[in-house]
Amino acid sequence: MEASIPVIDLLSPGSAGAIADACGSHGFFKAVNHGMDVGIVETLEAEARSFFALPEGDKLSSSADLSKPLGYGCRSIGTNGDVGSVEYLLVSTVNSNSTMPIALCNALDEYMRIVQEVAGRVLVLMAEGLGMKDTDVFRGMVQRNDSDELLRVNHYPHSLRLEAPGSTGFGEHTDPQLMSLLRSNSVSGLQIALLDGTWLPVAPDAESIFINVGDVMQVLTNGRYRSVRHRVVAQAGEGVLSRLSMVYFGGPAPTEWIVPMPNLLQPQDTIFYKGFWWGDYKTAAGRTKLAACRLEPFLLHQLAARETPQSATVLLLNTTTTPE
Ligand SMILES: O=C(O)CCC(=O)C(=O)O
Ligand SMILES: [Fe+2]
Repeated sequence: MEASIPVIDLLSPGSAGAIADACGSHGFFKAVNHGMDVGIVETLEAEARSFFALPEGDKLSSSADLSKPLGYGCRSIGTNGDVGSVEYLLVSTVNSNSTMPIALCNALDEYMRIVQEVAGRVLVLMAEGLGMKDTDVFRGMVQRNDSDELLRVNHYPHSLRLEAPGSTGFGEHTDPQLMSLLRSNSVSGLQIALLDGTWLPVAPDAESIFINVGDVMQVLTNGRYRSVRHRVVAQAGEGVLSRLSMVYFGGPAPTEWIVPMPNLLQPQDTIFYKGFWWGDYKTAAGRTKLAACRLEPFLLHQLAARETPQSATVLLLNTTTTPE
């Protein structure tokens, strides 16, 4: 396999096919010509930086009205002992009623608005690339009134460095939703796992966005799109600017039944996953370690590697922790 990140021009005529290829081979790609407003992105970056510069107590108290797991967090990722040299702010769609600084709330809401638009376009292209008649099916799932869309701003300051260079910024994991859209500043650290298990560093590019396939998309497509394992390795050096990333997670409504989509299956196809409600999956995911292979309990067939789709092969290779 190509040991480089696929780059896709969202405005090119062949973008749907290229996206389908990238989602099958890497579960990840870089998108250019995405059309996101640079001013809105930079405003959120500046507001987030000011927020993260506040004393710890202020950060905690100004997001205390956002009930857990939303709000500000530091070092701990989830509730199961995972730690990283990261602090973050996790919010859902409308933040204007929060006690967070008003300029930050506005910046988050504005960013959410533009990121939803481009995520919607990418989800349509993901469906088109699979040859689906209803190209709105994935976008429809994440853009219902009760859908589970989240925004997470991650900051990796030197002051939180846990150990020497090479230490964990954000431990390896897959994102549970359909897809994630990531924008970072120009500081490196993100890595993705290839099918053979090797880690490929992703060169940062503040002008582009990066798309991750998540667990739900892997199930809906019966493994044709693979949920990519990724992590952030902390950077060395005091003089270096700290990494700041903003990640949009496109999740469905809690009541959405997630199962391989019948119109993507041929009669002779093996069905690899049994179904689950998104709400249950999300709750279960919250109870596992970050690196857990959360889809494993839903795998129907553990076939020989040769017969296994790429996604399931990776799943089996990467099963390091048993979900609770
Ligand atoms: O900060 C990054 O680059 C990645 C963060 C991430 O994977 C996440 O928030 O799920
Ligand atoms: Fe992630």
